[in-house]
Amino acid sequence: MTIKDSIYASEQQVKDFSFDQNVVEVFPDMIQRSVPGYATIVSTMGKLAGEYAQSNSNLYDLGCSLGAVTLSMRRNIRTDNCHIIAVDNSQAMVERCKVHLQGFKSDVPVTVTLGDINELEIQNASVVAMNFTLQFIPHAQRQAVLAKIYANLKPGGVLLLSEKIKAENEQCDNLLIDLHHDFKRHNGYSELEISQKRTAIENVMRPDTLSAHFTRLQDIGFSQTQVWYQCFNFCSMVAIK
Ligand SMILES: Nc1ncnc2c1ncn2[C@@H]1O[C@H](C[S@+](CC[C@H]([NH3+])C(=O)[O-])CC(=O)[O-])[C@@H](O)[C@H]1O
Ligand SMILES: O=C(O)C(=O)Cc1ccccc1
Repeated sequence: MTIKDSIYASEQQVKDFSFDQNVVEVFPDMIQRSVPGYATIVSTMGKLAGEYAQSNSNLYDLGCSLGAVTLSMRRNIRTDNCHIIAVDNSQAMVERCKVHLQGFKSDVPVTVTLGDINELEIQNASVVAMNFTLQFIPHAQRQAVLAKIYANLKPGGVLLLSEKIKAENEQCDNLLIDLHHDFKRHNGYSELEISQKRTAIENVMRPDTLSAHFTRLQDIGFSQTQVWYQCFNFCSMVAIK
């Protein structure tokens, strides 16, 4: 049973957004009603993981929340001896993720770990998924996180990166923001909910432009970078080593 997200329904002194127990309880509903194309993105990331998973390698789901991408990758793996490592720095998320994954059977081993991506050791990776996670990592640390991923990806390995993006200029950015807010309205969020959530995330979730993403990925050394999904200011990319 999914519980409806009503976290910002009543007028409140808005605090910085955090992935606490209250968010965990409503997260499937929140993300589904807030991110255009979320279900398509998750299922396609699983398909891509199936294409790029190499035998005897690790697949990472960084910022796994309740494990949606882990489950989708696991459903699509056809190669031998793959191990999925799902990581999140929210204890509430990790605990619920473990319970959630127990509800599904598979031969592919999964380790769910509480930890900060900044400190995580990445080893022998063929696929690294970051589905709307990099945007929560402070700007100053993004280059180092992505360089660490690149360094520990096998040749031919991929980074699957989804992000909320900022448009290249203010006029276009406002256009994308308006379209996204319309999407949220259409999904039942009130003006108060939209505005209070916007305030809650503005100090903790900082989007980059698509050109900033591509420049950084190319500077790090990724040989191919490609957008495969965009709706409004939500975008999914693949970067190949
Ligand atoms: N430094 C960090 N280290 C580890 N985890 C982090 C860090 N910073 C944030 N997180 C975690 O990244 C996740 C981002 S949500 C991902 C959705 C999921 N991928 C999904 O496909 O359902 C995106 C969203 O809600 O917009 C949260 O669970 C944070 O605790
Ligand atoms: O809700 C929003 O406005 C978003 O940008 C997406 C989102 C989804 C879940 C947690 C934080 C942000």
